[in-house]
Amino acid sequence: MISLNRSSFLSNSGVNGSGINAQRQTRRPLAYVRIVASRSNQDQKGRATSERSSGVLVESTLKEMKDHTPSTPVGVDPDCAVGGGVKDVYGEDRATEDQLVTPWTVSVASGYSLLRDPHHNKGLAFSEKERDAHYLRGLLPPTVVSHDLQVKKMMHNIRQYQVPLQKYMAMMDLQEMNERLFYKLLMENVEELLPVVYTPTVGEACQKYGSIFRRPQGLFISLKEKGRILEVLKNWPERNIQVIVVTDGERILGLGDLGCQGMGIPVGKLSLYTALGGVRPSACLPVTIDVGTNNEKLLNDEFYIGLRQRRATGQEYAELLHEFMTAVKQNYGEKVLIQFEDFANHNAFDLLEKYGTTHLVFNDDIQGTASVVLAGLVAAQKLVGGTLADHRFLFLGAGEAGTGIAELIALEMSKQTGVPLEETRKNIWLVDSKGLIVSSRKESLQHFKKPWAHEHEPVKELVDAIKSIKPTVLIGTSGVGKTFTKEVVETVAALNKKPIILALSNPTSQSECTAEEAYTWSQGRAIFASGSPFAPVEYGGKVYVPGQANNAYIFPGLGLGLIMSGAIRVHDDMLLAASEALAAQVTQEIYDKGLIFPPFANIRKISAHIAANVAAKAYELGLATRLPQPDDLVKYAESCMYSPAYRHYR
Ligand SMILES: NC(=O)C1=CN([C@@H]2O[C@H](COP(=O)(O)OP(=O)(O)OC[C@H]3O[C@@H](n4cnc5c(N)ncnc54)[C@H](OP(=O)(O)O)[C@@H]3O)[C@@H](O)[C@H]2O)C=CC1
Ligand SMILES: CC(=O)C(=O)O
Ligand SMILES: [Mg+2]
Repeated sequence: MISLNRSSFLSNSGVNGSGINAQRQTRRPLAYVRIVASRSNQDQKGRATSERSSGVLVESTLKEMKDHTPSTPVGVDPDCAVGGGVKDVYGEDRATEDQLVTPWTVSVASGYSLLRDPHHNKGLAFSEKERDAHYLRGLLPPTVVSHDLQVKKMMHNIRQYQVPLQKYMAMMDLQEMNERLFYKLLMENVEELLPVVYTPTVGEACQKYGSIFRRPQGLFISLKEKGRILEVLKNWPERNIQVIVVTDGERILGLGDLGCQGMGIPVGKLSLYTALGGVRPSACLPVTIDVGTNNEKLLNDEFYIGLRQRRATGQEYAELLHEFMTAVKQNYGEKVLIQFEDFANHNAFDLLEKYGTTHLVFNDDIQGTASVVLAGLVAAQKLVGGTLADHRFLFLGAGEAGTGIAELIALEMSKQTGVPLEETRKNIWLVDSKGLIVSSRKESLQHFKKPWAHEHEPVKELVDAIKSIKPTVLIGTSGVGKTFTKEVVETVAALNKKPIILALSNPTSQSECTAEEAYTWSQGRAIFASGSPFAPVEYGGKVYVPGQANNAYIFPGLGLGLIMSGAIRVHDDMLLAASEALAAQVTQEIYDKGLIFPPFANIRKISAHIAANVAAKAYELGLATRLPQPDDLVKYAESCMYSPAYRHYR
């Protein structure tokens, strides 16, 4: 057992005595913490038990401990960097009184337990020396292989599966078996594996989550836990959490209410925080709030894993959410980032407004999506000429994504031109399930739609709205597949030499149209991107490569920028800064392919630039607490990023 036991180490060693005062004195460079080895198992709470032998040290961990300066904050993943409730990764005090009196231990098992510990397991990559030192002899076949060969083998295995859900399950199994191999695989094959761990396959995984559930990958907080959420948070094995992605499962992609089974979404989003944004895995916490589901199919499904009741609403819902938000701040401090994900719009806007002034929060569906789409539209100007202000925008879908994007476009146009926001909004039109949003509907509209109720006669059908508004940009955020019909696409294409068509709804089944439809019906003239990926399309002897307009471009870098600057609030200008950084990554070579987004293969570099821009904005706005500001924020962001390279144990 390699064990790192902060409280008992101090008392055992007799260095500082015991009790709260002694533990307060543990606020010192982590390099002083002794790591001891043991063959023993852990007790039920994961604390080291008996039979300690000395001298086993994680070499790179020790180095990281020595290098434990603000220049390596976010991605470093030494066992000790989780801080024991004493230090955060920046070496700052994060401990609450409660944490200080609660002894706990971080342990790295050896022997059979080591092979079953996903954070430290290296499988066949354990060296001969490691096998001797850590009681692994006989537990592994004799071959020692490299990390690279493991990646090659896993990719080979995953490619054998024909069914996407099988690939998803293989990836989840790998994450549970060998975390560093999972991330290396994902990072080195991001374009191939993104559709497996993220949209579209994650949608199917959520629909079947009850059947495929194997091990906890995040925290389930249900109405049963009301009054005890702080206690529940403490059950999570990691202490130094920096990002939480939370859903209540009511609007999972375009698939609707999946209740507790929405857990696949926070899990997937957070694996992208690590793979795409370099936030270390142990700092990420997926949470699903279970207040029931209105999905009759799930309520009647014997394999459903959530509360079997209809959704709590009103005060009961608000109280549970408030308890959660309060407990998070109490347990992890005010700099933990909370990303709201896939809430239904009747809660999403209110939660964002309520907690936006007290917590470090953003709503990915409203704000992350807005930032990525704005970047694509800014980049598209290189292909179509002109500026944003030259365009008329029409959305199908006026919910979180639609109105979120609309507002950020209007804001950017207002900044670019100096025209007041109320005026720039007039270039943007939205259609919801009842037709075009117009002033005569204003009284009955939800609050987030009201700014878009312009003067116009009522129009029911999208195609009629297109004929009347004459948009240059058509954006689908309806969550309903096949709504960009042949007639719709042809009508937009007839109005524009290069129509910009974005079918953002996820997963693939809900996409407003396919890439093939967009290119074919526009005779190859559309500048097209979709929320879920489509394969290249051949049309008229030419190959068209569709782009993917997904908030996955933004949230990992945005989150990294917020964390590395110690930001305490998210500001709209940070979304604009993220957008600007993403658009700047679109090179001439990418434009030459007709694309408006850079390839995901470059995402770590893109995320570093987004993070740097976001952090710079946080400093400029006085919202950053990590001082002094680093000179080169891009380099700093890169230096913060988690690497999945194996560590050496001796
Ligand atoms: N690519 C990306 O990065 C992202 C994609 N999305 C996708 O966007 C979609 C919508 O998400 P979100 O905005 O959060 O959902 P919301 O539920 O907030 O909004 C959906 C909107 O679509 C409207 N709508 C539904 N059916 C129709 C229809 N047949 N015709 C016209 N309008 C219709 C609704 O109308 P009404 O208001 O009248 O009910 C509502 O305004 C989802 O599929 C989601 O996966 C979301 C975030 C990011
Ligand atoms: C991508 C995303 O966040 C969604 O479809 O909800
Ligand atoms: Mg979402």
